[in-house]
Amino acid sequence: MFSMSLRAASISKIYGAGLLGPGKCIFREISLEISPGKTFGLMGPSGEGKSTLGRVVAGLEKPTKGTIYYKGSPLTGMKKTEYTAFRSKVQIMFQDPTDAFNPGKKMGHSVSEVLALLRVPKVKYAPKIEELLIITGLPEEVLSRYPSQLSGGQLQRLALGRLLLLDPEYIILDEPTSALDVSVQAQILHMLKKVQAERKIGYLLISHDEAVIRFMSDSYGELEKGHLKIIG
Ligand SMILES: Nc1ncnc2c1ncn2[C@@H]1O[C@H](COP(=O)(O)OP(=O)(O)OP(=O)(O)O)[C@@H](O)[C@H]1O
Repeated sequence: MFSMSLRAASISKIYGAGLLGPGKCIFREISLEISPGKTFGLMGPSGEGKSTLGRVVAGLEKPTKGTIYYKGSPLTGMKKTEYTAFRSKVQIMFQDPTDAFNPGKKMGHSVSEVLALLRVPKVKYAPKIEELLIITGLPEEVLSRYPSQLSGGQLQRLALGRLLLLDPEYIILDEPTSALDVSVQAQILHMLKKVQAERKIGYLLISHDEAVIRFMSDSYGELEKGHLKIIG
């Protein structure tokens, strides 16, 4: 059957294996599946390898063993064009939104940059930007500000809005609200849920906060001592 999911099959990650020794095993034989419109929550203590697992699922790092499948095709066997499509459809959103933007450029520039990258004709910039402002619930004036002139919550909204211009099918959310105040955290989580319901995006949500994981996830597990224990 044709699969639409993003799936990790028995993946392991070992850093530094070679002539000098067996290396450091971060996680072993992990399998998980993210389906369109659903959230898989990944929790676990600091340093257990959650971000590493997220990067491997997103194709930014190769697993030492095992395979990532995107819509049924293994990443390793993909042609260059297929892999390029995978890389644009599977995105990562990071914890600190200040890292997502060039501090020396106004937000409007950072948004237009993505549109240029996507080869959107200039006449279509205005409707795309308007759509982004509606999704993020931000006023147009934010576009004429520098990142340092916006709050963490506004920046994270814009980071998500800009990422949505790429029309992703899956987003790895790596502690997306950990750097924010509790009240702002809730706003971002609700925005993520709304966007998911509208666009059927699959999320891999990484968080050390069980309440966040429970609120957001359809199923979830904990990474501990290199193994994934499915909890709910
Ligand atoms: N490129 C690398 N080379 C060697 N070790 C690495 C590399 N990247 C990460 N690690 C190690 O892998 C382990 C897991 O790191 P990772 O950032 O994935 O954990 P985490 O669970 O996301 O932690 P946190 O919640 O603190 O962000 C850490 O011990 C880290 O030092």
